[in-house]
Amino acid sequence: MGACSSKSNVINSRSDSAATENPQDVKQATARSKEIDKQLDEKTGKEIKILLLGTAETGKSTVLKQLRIIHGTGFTENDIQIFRSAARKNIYDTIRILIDAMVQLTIPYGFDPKVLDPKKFPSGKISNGSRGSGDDLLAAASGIGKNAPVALEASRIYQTSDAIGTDEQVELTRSAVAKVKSFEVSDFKTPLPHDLTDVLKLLWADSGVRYCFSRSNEFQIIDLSYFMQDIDKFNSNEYIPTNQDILASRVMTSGVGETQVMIRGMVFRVFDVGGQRNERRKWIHVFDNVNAIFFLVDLSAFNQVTVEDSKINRIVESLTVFSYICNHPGFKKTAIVIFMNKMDLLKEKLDETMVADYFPEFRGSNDVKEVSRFFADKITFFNKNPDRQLYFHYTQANDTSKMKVVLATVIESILV
Ligand SMILES: Nc1nc2c(ncn2[C@@H]2O[C@H](COP(=O)(O)OP(=O)(O)OP(=O)(O)O)[C@@H](O)[C@H]2O)c(=O)[nH]1
Ligand SMILES: [Mg+2]
Repeated sequence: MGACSSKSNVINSRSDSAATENPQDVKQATARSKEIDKQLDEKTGKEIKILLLGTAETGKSTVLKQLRIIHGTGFTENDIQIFRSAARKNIYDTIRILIDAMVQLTIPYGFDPKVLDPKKFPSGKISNGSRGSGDDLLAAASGIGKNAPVALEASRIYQTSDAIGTDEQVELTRSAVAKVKSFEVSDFKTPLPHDLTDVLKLLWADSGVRYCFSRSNEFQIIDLSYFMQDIDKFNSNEYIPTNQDILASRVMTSGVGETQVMIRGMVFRVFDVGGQRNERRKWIHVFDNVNAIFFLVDLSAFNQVTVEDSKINRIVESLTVFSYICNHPGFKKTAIVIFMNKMDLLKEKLDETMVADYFPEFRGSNDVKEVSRFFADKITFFNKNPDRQLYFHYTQANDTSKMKVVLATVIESILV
């Protein structure tokens, strides 16, 4: 069993807050836990085996967290501690990655697209054809990437200096970067020291760093701005993660973990796996007697490349893995439910980024409906089994109320 196994370790069955030390809640949860164990042990109900599959960072573990929240098994004290540390690590890693990306993308600290003179940039190269504000420039930069005029301007300045501003600002920024780099944090169980969080905050507030973050599809970073907005709160000793925090946090899965939940008197054995390439060879160990596969695709990743190979588009990688799973002889009778995930991020991205720039064969309008249909058609194309029906759901895995509806429908379709 993995770290997230819920058997015997239920702390809380409420869905609004994961962490509680309230004795009454603990008592109720323990009673419920015992009840689940009893049912598991007696094996009274039918067992349903589910695999959460998909490439890295598509949201598999997030769906598992929702199953635990919605079906009342909650999180153990140990889990809460893991997620508390995860929030701190997410904050620290975000800045570490951005420091490297500033060099990689040649962006000087203090660089601010908003103060650039729009006259310097030909109107045709700025998004929507407008010559207007810094926001347009920022949008253009994030949309067009390293060849955008703003990006070229940043690089030109970078050739002279890696930081701009007054002498005092430059000095402050450089020493902040040096501080973060010199700080080797290996244990996030205790709060990060104040002198470190002060510089993390300073760097997150830097206009050059934020501009770098807006070009996040050009390097490998997960959007954890949720935690960056209130570093002091998430770092404090008193901080207890809520369910929302737990859903937002990122802990990469390694290996295969099993979690059991009771749904409608039946035991659901849910297996969560790591999605990175080197993790996938472990999947085979859980391929026997699978009732349903929840296959996760991150639709917002259409303009990103994989962590493992910077030449491979993330959705193309998803299609390759899907093709293998869908046509695997062991899964002939297995129901396959596709979670077209991160619809919220997809919607945001489509305002600035053209899908046709990454998938030239896409001729539709650049909106959520046509784009998701385009990718659903691609997925369907890889199903070579005429008897197989694919079930598509368009999801935002970190939203509990939306996932309640989706999971109810999915479970219904599995049980009939
Ligand atoms: N905005 C948004 N974020 C999401 C959504 N689903 C998941 N995330 C976030 O995406 C990140 C990665 O999600 P995980 O559930 O860890 O991904 P995974 O598929 O388990 O990744 P591996 O364990 O590496 O295979 C986390 O920070 C989640 O909070 C979504 O629908 N919208
Ligand atoms: Mg995971």
